[in-house]
Amino acid sequence: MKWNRYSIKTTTQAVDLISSALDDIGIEGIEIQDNVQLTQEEAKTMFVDFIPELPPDDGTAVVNFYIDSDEDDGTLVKKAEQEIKDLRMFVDIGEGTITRSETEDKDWINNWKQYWHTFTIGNLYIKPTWEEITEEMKGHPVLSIDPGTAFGTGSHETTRMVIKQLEKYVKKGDRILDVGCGSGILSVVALKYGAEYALGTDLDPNAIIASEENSVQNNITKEQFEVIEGNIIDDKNIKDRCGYECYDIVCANILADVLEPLSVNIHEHMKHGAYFITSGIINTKEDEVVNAFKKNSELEIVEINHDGEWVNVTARRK
Ligand SMILES: C[S@@+](CC[C@H](N)C(=O)[O-])C[C@H]1O[C@@H](n2cnc3c(N)ncnc32)[C@H](O)[C@@H]1O
Repeated sequence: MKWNRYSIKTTTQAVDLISSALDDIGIEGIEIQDNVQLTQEEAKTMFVDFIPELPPDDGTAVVNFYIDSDEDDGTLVKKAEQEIKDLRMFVDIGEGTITRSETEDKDWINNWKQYWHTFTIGNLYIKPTWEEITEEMKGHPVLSIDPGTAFGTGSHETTRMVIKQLEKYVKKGDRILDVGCGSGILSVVALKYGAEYALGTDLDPNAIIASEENSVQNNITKEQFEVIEGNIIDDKNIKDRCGYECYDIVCANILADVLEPLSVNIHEHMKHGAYFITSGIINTKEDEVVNAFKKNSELEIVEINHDGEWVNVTARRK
């Protein structure tokens, strides 16, 4: 699908009013470019770990919106021009010009698939669902994964580090809690390594769909792998549904800012001696996470591993 991109040159002051006016005339999915720094609070709610250094904020901004080229007969752009004219009476719009450009004709949702192919971690083969099982895979555990729009092809350093820990710590018959399951890859791996049951949680509805589909792809039954949408950190109902003192392994490949609050009460769901395998920690936040884990007297850190700029911390419930 080809999209026409329209860019409105304006001021940071006018961005909210313009966005809301575009929404009112039926334009969805706008994009704002400015040099306003994210606050620490905003970064947390957006699951952003790095706050990039921006040039100084000069008060200007660009609001981009997109219209399907097949449906773009000029009506919406005319309406947008009128809205901008009207808004000038209330706020400094700046230039207020609208320029048009075309985006590439790409299947943005599926384009990445050409770069992702079967790979191995230890003796485990991880293959996209659309690739065939080959002779060399025979006799090895093989995972078929399609993450859809969720995170979790297995090729990211953070996921790979958890998979290596699962290979090491999963025992036959284990029960796994997979917090932030994404595509469900870690649960599927743990089940392949002999776990009896896995429960995944995620905030993203697409992760729930992807996990269920990947479960089917790998011949895993609904009794073996369940997924629930919600936040185990602060939702009592989700905590109750996960259950208490019943997991042999909890894995969580999530950003440091989520792992820190998670580490406060996660032991409640773990059996004594169970492992808490975490990843998704950027090296600049390693000390912060380690200190957070140390504050929980129920946990002791047993391993810290690094892959590139990413860190895995594995702890154990005493
Ligand atoms: C980096 S992805 C990991 C996906 C997969 N587990 C893997 O290792 O490849 C992190 C996932 O955590 C989810 N997430 C973030 N905060 C969460 C929370 N508080 N509870 C559950 N899931 C959360 C995100 O939606 C995302 O799917």
